[in-house]
Amino acid sequence: MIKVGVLGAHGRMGTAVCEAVDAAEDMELTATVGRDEPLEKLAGVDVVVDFTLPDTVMGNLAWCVEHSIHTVVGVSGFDAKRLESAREILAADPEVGSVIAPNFGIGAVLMMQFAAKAAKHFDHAEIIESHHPRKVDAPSGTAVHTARMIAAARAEAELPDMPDATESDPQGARGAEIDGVRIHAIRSAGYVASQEVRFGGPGERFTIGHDSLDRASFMPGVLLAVREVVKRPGLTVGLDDLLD
Ligand SMILES: NC(=O)C1=CN([C@@H]2O[C@H](COP(=O)(O)OP(=O)(O)OC[C@H]3O[C@@H](n4cnc5c(N)ncnc54)[C@H](OP(=O)(O)O)[C@@H]3O)[C@@H](O)[C@H]2O)C=CC1
Ligand SMILES: O=C(O)C1=N[C@H](C(=O)O)C[C@H](O)C1
Repeated sequence: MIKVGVLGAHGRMGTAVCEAVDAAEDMELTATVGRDEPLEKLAGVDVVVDFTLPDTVMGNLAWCVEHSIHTVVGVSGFDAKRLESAREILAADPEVGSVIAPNFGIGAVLMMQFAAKAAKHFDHAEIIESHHPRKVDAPSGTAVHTARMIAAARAEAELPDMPDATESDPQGARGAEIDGVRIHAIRSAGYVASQEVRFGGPGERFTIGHDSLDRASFMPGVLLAVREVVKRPGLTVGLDDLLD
């Protein structure tokens, strides 16, 4: 049995993770921690699943590594700098593992992989992400990760910058730009998490899309990461290696 602790246990994702861990035959939900509760409640667990918020996640990770506890982290906002800090924190105990994934939905992981595969074949690629209106960060971690994957694929294929004649955009209508890839964020009732990647080339459009309609969509990925992280010391970013 893998002893699991959940951080952010009373949030939208934390609640779903507690139910999924409880239902898994090879896991035991040993500790749940909400805001203002002591991390010491997690002492003795094998794996901590963290679905708190970006301002607390690095402190949580440091505490877990200090106590030789593996982590599965779903909190968004892990840019390159944060990932480097996470690597430094993990270096303190080479036997401890952490899986940090921008999206635990299996379909979302595939959507990102397919987008990276398509990227080198089209002149243009733009991302539209849509989320529930209680999401606190924009653009989503998934969209940022996808933009980076697309940019890396374009660079490898030696594609030039995307043609765009825009000269004036005082209101930011062309969206955020990550590594040269535009992201447009929608916040609306009716969504959990959706993303479309739209590609354009001479005479054609190509769209790849994924919709999480319920937080249940993230649970198989979270449980997979809990099972795998105990065998993978150091930092694993994304679910790609675990699915392979
Ligand atoms: N990787 C993935 O697949 C997914 C990632 N996410 C990400 O996960 C994060 C959480 O999302 P979501 O569940 O929707 O957000 P919620 O706001 O519903 O949940 C966050 C929870 O963490 C609690 N919390 C805040 N600080 C602490 C702390 N120091 N210790 C313990 N608990 C704390 C909050 O308490 P309080 O309510 O009192 O503030 C809240 O209950 C976000 O960053 C989101 O982007 C979401 C879905 C999927
Ligand atoms: O806040 C959310 O809900 C989600 N956050 C993650 C992100 O920022 O990409 C994953 C998913 O999109 C849901």
